Amino acid sequence: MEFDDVTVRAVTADGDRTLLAGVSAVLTESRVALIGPNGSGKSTLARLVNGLVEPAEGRVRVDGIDVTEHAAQVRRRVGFVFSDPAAQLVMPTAAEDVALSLRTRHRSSKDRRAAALAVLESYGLTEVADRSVHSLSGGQRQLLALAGVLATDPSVLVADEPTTLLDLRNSRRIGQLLFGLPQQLLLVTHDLELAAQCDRALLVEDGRVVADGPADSVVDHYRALA
Ligand SMILES: Nc1ncnc2c1ncn2[C@@H]1O[C@H](COP(=O)(O)OP(=O)(O)OP(=O)(O)O)[C@@H](O)[C@H]1O
Repeated sequence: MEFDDVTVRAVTADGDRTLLAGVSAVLTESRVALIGPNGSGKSTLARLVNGLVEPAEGRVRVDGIDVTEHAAQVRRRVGFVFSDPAAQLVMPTAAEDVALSLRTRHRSSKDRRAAALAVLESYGLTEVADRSVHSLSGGQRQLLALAGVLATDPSVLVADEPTTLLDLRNSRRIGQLLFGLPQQLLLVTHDLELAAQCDRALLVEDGRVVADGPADSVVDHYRALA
């Protein structure tokens, strides 16, 4: 992932507002955390990676591919999970939701269902396959959202506060799962313990990256500021 002098602006009732100003970073580490105060621009930075937010200036690349010029190509490579899985669980049942993610890989609905059930089994979700997504617990829903995204085999996973709504046990479980993945992980989090386990962290404040380096030292720096 590469951010090259990226500025993001939004039009508001009070005029243009700069959400990110001149952010540059080449992220090659396997686990990268984005930390910083509420409203500092972490989600905006994360959302640039799959084109949910577009730069006003500068360039964003994933695997060397420009996100603005080749949006569809980049989106296929980037999986995205949010703190509230309800935002991405769109089908009535767990199995149907995963099957939807697999629609381009398996043409027949029978094959899709079989593949979806295999995915659910690998995440320990077999029991809930035919249950309404609304009846699942928060932890199960987040696991399902993650399973659906990972079923598409992205090369990069962007997770925006994926553990915020979870209890300690589920938050640890999702954390362990994220850290065990082969994909490069860009993790937006207020959980500084989780952030400190990353290889690198960027501290975002007021739309700028104000510290960047080994995660444990950036986290210590941020803690010292509080
Ligand atoms: N489309 C938009 N239009 C106007 N302002 C926006 C827009 N998107 C984000 N913002 C503002 O930009 C700032 C940065 O938002 P962002 O969601 O990136 O912060 P964050 O660091 O992820 O915050 P949090 O930790 O609270 O989730 C906030 O003040 C937010 O209100």
